Amino acid sequence: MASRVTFIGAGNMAGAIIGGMIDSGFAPDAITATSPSDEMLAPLRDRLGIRTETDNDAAVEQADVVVLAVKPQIMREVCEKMRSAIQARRPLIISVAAGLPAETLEHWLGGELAVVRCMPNTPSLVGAGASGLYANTRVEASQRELATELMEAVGLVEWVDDEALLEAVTAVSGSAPAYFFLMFEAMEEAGASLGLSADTARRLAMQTAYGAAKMAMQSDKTPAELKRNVMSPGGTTERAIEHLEGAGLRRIVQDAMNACAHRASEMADELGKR
Ligand SMILES: NC(=O)C1=CN([C@@H]2O[C@H](COP(=O)(O)OP(=O)(O)OC[C@H]3O[C@@H](n4cnc5c(N)ncnc54)[C@H](O)[C@@H]3O)[C@@H](O)[C@H]2O)C=CC1
Ligand SMILES: O=C(O)[C@@H]1CCC=N1
Repeated sequence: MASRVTFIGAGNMAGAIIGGMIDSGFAPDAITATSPSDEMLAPLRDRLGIRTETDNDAAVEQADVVVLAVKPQIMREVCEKMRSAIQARRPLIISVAAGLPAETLEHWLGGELAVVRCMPNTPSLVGAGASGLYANTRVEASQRELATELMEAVGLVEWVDDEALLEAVTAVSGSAPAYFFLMFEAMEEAGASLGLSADTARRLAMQTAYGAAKMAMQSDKTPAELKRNVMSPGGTTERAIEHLEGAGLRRIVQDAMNACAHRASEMADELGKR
């Protein structure tokens, strides 16, 4: 892709997407990342060979795509400061910020801009991300393709037609790596209490999660069928699953995901006021 992509912000999420893009063949010198100090930028520059800049305005001057990857709480200030530079260039805007509506971002940046809102996740770093995307009405077909190409470089892309559905995407994939990391922590602790070394328990748990995900993705069976195939009647798995179901795992997951989606909507109310 010949497009020049500038990331405003060089933290966890920008670093994950940039790392995945480069692994999948994007030219490092077509990518620029910004941060107010060089401290965050030096590792990206040294490790990945991308361009870096501490001045956001200078970084958008040549950009075809500007990815907004700062914390939602400072987005307004960052956007309003960049307004003139963005209006002079009118690049495609892709925001990865949780909660902030496309219309609000467009307004903060001076209006009349093509905005794609994207909810990615950090496994983008290893090319196994899962992103939900929404486009405002100004986004042209070619820009939609560009956003798809960029995010497909780091994993799965699903478009939604209703912006509010990005809250559900946040619950299902944006925040969800953390649910699985919590599960790994719990399995490591439990494995260690059963006598394994913590390292062995961690490696076995992670490989099992990887294998289960890979198998479920390649199989034409449902997760429920695959689960039944592991559960011998009267056997060990049945005992564990009875315990998880009995303790209300489904309700816990539903409540956690409701809370996540609700927080995304609260953030839009708190931060998205124009
Ligand atoms: N971490 C995650 O798993 C996910 C994060 N997101 C979204 O990604 C965005 C960034 O989150 P993280 O990367 O986790 O945060 P982070 O704190 O790791 O990174 C934020 C970056 O913004 C930079 N920054 C601060 N002020 C700036 C300015 N004025 N100009 C340019 N850069 C500036 C900081 O130096 C830092 O590099 C947030 O809006 C978040 O909602 C979305 C999906 C997943
Ligand atoms: O926790 C957060 O707010 C961000 C958005 C999704 C994942 N991390």
